Amino acid sequence: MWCSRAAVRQVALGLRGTQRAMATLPRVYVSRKVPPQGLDILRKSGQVQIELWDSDDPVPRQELLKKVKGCDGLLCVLTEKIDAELLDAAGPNLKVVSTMSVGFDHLSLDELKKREIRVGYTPEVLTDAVAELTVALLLATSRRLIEATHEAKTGGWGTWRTLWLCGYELANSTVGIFGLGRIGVAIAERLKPFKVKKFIYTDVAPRPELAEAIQAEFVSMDELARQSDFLAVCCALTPTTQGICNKNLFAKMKNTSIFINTSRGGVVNQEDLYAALSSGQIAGAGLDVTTPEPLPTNHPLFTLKNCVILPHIASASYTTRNAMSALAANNLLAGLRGDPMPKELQL
Ligand SMILES: O=C(O)[C@H](O)CO
Repeated sequence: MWCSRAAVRQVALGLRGTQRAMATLPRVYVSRKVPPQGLDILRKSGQVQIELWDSDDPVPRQELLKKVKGCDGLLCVLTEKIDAELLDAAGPNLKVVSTMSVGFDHLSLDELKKREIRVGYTPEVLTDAVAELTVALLLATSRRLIEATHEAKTGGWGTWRTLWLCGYELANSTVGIFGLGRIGVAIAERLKPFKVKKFIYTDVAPRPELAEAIQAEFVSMDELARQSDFLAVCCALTPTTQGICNKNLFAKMKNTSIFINTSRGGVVNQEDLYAALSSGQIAGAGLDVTTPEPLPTNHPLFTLKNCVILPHIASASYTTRNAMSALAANNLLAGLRGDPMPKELQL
């Protein structure tokens, strides 16, 4: 096709203009290949220049420190520590950190607050997926499903035996929730049809508006340990909850009780848990989270038949992970525009 010189010049000028406009857009670093919904939102917004760590594996720390330099926004996941070192490396342009997670124990909130950096996170969109997985883990642990499939596959299935692979049932049980929030309520709602007799919970203070929906009774931590047939940990990891599930708690639990953790590994003292499980002080544990992650394959907890360990998959459904990435992207864009974020953490 023939074009006049004038037309070519016009196109070139237009392109240069677009490049100049692009160069003035806020720069954001996305520290992981997040699910497509979130990336599409960022790309189609025309509001930001994106640099992406295009991998399923975490960005190496040194690379992250280099890449955040001068950025206006950062979209991260829970494996990145957002601390003073990182914020110093980013420098004064950084206005928004958006994490694709409901948990925020990887963020130094004091440092973010000091620098007036706004923080987005992703509550609510993962409640259903996490509650569903918690119920699955509870049943897998209490009814010994992993042991049972192993036996079936490896020749342990001799004949039908009266007490072989017996576990504990939810009917007529007391379920305790440690840390009652949206996820705890959603777990209880799903467990109710299993004919649970009673829900109890503990938290820093009673939460009547949430407890009412599931008719849960507020009790002390000691009572929670003593009464629960199933104890589900749903609290955030904070300096107060760090290591709170320890030998004192396990010693008060019944030897028929099942302990479930889908919050953060840091709330559990794993040595104490190992001792409680191996001595029969409690009947079983189902963990979706551990310290560290991944838990080394030679960790003693992996040797126990009464401990079911999952690799932090509570929110891992396609729908939920896409919704989390979309919310993280929208939080980031809103924060950069100076608008209210859909879900902002109050610092
Ligand atoms: O904090 C979170 O979002 C979960 O642990 C991972 O989905």
